[in-house]
Amino acid sequence: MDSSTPEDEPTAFDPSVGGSMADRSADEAQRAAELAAAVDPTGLVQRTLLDRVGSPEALKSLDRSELPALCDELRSFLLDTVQATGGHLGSNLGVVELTVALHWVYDFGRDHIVLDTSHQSYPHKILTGRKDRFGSLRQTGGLCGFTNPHESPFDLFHLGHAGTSISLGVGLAIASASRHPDEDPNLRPQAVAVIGDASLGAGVAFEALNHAGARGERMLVVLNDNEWSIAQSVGALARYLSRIRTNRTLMRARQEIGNLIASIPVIGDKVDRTLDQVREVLRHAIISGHVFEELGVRYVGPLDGHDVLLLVDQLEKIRQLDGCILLHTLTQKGKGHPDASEHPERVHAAKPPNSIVKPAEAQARYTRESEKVLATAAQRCGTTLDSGISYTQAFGDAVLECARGDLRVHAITAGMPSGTGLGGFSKEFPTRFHDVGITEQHGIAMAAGMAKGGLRPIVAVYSTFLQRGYDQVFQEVALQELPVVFAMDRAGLVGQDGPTHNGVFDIAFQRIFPGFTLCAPRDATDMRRMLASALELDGPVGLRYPRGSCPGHERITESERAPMVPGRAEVLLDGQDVAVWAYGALVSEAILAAERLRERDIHITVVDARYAKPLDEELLSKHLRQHRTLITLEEHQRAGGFGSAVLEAQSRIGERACHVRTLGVPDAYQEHRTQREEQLAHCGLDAAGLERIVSTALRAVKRS
Ligand SMILES: Cc1ncc(C[n+]2csc(CCOP(=O)(O)OP(=O)(O)O)c2C)c(N)n1
Ligand SMILES: CC(=O)[C@@H](O)[C@H](O)COP(=O)(O)O
Ligand SMILES: [Mg+2]
Repeated sequence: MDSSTPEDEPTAFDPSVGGSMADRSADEAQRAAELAAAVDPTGLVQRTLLDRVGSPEALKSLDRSELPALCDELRSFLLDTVQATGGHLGSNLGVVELTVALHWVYDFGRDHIVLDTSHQSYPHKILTGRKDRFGSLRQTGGLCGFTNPHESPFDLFHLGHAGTSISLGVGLAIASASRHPDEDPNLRPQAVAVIGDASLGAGVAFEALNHAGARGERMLVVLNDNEWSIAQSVGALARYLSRIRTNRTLMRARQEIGNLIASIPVIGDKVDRTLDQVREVLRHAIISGHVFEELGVRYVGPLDGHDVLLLVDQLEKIRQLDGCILLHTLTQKGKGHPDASEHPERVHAAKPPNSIVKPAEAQARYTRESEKVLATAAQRCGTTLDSGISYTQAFGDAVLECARGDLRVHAITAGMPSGTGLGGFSKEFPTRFHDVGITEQHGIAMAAGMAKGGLRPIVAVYSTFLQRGYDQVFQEVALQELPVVFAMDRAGLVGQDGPTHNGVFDIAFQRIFPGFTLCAPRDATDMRRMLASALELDGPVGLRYPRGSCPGHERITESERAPMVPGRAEVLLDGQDVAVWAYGALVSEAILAAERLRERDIHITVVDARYAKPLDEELLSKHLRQHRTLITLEEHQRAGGFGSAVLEAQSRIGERACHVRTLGVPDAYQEHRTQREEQLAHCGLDAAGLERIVSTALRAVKRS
């Protein structure tokens, strides 16, 4: 039988699910409704104003004096719900007043709001009719943790990567001017971008300001400055904003003069033109230091971002102004949470308590895997399938070990020191640790410079955010054949964050560069060996591992394992019926499937492929000869991934009698689900899915 392409693969998942909220099954909708109802089962919490505000129109029907009380209710609602569901609590607690004020002054049925990254969109969701579903936030079938047009017309974009809101806003402003050429500019739909202090440091945000300032299109950029990224904001921009904040006297003077300036009409008769000149002179005398002003973006602020009435007041004035305005608001990340002052990083994202979010489906899956099956599988294959340390921690430990033995090893993160497991490294090697802020492009190009200079840089980055620096991966690193290691965390499905954060494209986009080595460890021991071996290579390396735990209690000792050599796979089980070549963390699922199949007297070969590039073509060729079916398994988009590499190799090698089936993420964006394991099961990438495919393949072989 000829090799199949990924497209004609029989699928164990439901291909209709993947992008649209409308496509959800009735079961999922039911679960979401139950979760939503679980938020306040007693119905005791009285939030009389919030209960009345089911839409932006309803908000506008409140009396202005009621807005502070509404904000209090909104904040207490967030504290109750998000601590139960998990989610970006700190960022949202900080933008309560800002969001209420924006919805009060603007009409986002007509005006356009873009929330940068959109992890701070919860108050916006609540004010736009989604309060009653809030208990389902980030759960399977429930509300998305980011803005999502499938969810509401008030969400213009599905975003999760930082820094692009101003560009999107400029585009919307251009569209508005172009589509309403004869309308009074005050009445045209207006664009508002809300961006955090750390996201403003992203290169793309500066590109947008550069353009917006020159064009002078009417739009508002709200800078929500809480001094924190996930960790503390870093860089010269953070220092600059801090100087503005701390110089309170100058701040007050600037604010008063700024108000005065804003109250002067801009264009008009002779008197107004004179005032215009006065205004410009004052502006330059008082606030000429502002980077934004120099770029042609009018700066207003800084304002207390928790004074909702002040914000409303200022926004009403700003709405009448021409040009690109930047409103600088000062807020506290996590405001209202007891940890906000001491530990803002802890409040960035609340972890859901297991009891509430463990979905029935995932629980069922875990109870199905009896301890006995796990233990015997483990014995045979040298590893147990219970949870060990996270892959992130395994990387954090491995990088420390490598750095202790080699002074040339430096670690780079783009604003994610703890998420990428570099906490220990930053403490032990502060001078060899570089948090460049949310600037992946810069971080990667800088790594290229460091490698050229004789260092061994490791860029620790979430797979999805590496995409931001793709051209630097190509030109500055790959084309120069430089030894930069990309340690790609969250490479695979990520559960609650969903499509913006699923890291399922990296094999495809790195595999095509000549000279790249691609590898994925199956467990913590191989993480250590693989990283050490990657640092020995002369070219770029992409090392990928998912959000999740390594298998616990490894039983194959290091000395018993096959050497870690690029292009060498490791055979874990020998069988005759079907060969499974698994890549990275999914090796565990292949082992578990093998064990279950063995109980049915079906014996499969399991290979830990280790390297997607170079592939072990010698072993592959042998297995293609020896098996009727060879299945590849990876936590990556099926198109272009490890399986595609195997198919391409088969077309070079020949051995076409073997039917190659590629299992990976189907050609659809995978929605958020409560657990990564649910997403794996949905895509047919768990042991049960593999077992099904093996059985189908064997039936097909028998028929042929
Ligand atoms: C391109 C990119 N890199 C990294 C991240 C991870 N990330 C998400 S939120 C965040 C911090 C954002 O800080 P800020 O913009 O100040 O917003 P805040 O959470 O403080 O409101 C980071 C680094 C991302 N979303 N996008
Ligand atoms: C908004 C954002 O990009 C991060 O906060 C992300 O949600 C972190 O997810 P992890 O929990 O996988 O670190
Ligand atoms: Mg911030």
